[in-house]
Amino acid sequence: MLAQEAKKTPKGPILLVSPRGPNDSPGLDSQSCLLDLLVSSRFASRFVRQFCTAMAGNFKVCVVGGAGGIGQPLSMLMAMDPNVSELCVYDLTMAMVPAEGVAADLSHLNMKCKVKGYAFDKDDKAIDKAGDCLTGCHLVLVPAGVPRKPGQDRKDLLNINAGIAKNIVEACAKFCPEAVVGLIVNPVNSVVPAMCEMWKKKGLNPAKIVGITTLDVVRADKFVHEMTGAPMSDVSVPVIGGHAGTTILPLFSQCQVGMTIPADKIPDLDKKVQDAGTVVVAAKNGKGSATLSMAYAGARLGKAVLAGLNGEVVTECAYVESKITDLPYFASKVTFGKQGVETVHPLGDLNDYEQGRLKALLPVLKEEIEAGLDYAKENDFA
Ligand SMILES: NC(=O)c1ccc[n+]([C@@H]2O[C@H](COP(=O)([O-])OP(=O)(O)OC[C@H]3O[C@@H](n4cnc5c(N)ncnc54)[C@H](O)[C@@H]3O)[C@@H](O)[C@H]2O)c1
Ligand SMILES: O=C(O)C[C@H](O)C(=O)O
Repeated sequence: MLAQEAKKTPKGPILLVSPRGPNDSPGLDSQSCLLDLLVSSRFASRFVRQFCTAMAGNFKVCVVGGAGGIGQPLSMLMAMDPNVSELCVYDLTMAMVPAEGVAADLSHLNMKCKVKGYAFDKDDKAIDKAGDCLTGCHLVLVPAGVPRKPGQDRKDLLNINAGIAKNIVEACAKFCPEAVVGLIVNPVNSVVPAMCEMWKKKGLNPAKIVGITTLDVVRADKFVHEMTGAPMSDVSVPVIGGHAGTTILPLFSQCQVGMTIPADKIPDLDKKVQDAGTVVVAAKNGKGSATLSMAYAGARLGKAVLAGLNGEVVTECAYVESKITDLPYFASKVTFGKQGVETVHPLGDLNDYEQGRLKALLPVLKEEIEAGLDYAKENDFA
């Protein structure tokens, strides 16, 4: 059983649920009780705003690839987080929209956050140019990279996207080594091990490197809600493993609503979550992959990291360095805290179907991790 879990409310912000009592019975902690109470009482709304502002952090966030399909809406959602006081939109000069333009646009939101854009030439090395942008960052979100086209696997993107990720993460290692680096760029299964191993070779803390798999959780929750009609706020499906095909393993048995779904319907539902990215790629017909839902999911993860840095205890699934299986990288529930990844939680109980799926996915994920480890053997950060 987890020590703590975060709960999304229909009102948006992440509230803290638990710590669970000695009998593992769920209960609200006093801060979340207070917030829930305040939010639900109309007369107190002004006080809530003041209370929340007083409690908010002042973090600097950079979105790299911030003028791209994911990057623009992700930048907007991060600019709206009360914990963000400074947002850098970082992209290439050849981006569809200049990063400075995205920043100018976002700078008019009536939020406390200051927004600045930075554009670099394709051949620039971020480590030479991005000091002003990255220095002082607490969180760097990386949706920079090429999306796949119909017929491609995520792993077909490794050659090009590992080079893009390396350019950025090596600059983070130099200018903001204390920042949490959230990697959205595909193939997550290989890029995260590659970047994390090179990060460790520089003597840096692997708890800062986070592979963002939140979109799988968002999709699993949505599909369970659609199938059962249960309120969205009651649905929370952990998704473990990795972020490609069969390595995506939703644990419907660990969700109060998911566990009511008849066993004969689970394989199709499982496959629907695994294939959801490919469905979007096909529907966009060569013009990219999921962007808006990814921005939504990436912001959920980014906000969870910032809440953790701000002293709250927040749990989300993420793909990180891990010891909970025989593989060195794995997605599971992760608690974020002041240093980034604070606790990587064990898998909990899996039913027979999930155990069979886990056994089958391990060799597939192992091969994709090894591709990342090989990259890190052949490359170093400057
Ligand atoms: N983790 C996930 O769940 C998930 C979900 C969706 C997409 N993705 C991945 O996210 C990545 C981005 O997707 P997108 O649809 O936003 O693509 P996009 O092409 O719309 O945007 C990518 C942006 O990155 C920028 N960029 C490229 N190289 C850069 C560099 N060296 N430095 C700074 N910026 C750089 C581009 O100029 C562009 O603006 C893809 O690799 C995609 O596969 C991951
Ligand atoms: O499917 C893709 O290539 C993009 C992303 O990984 C997704 O799951 O939507």
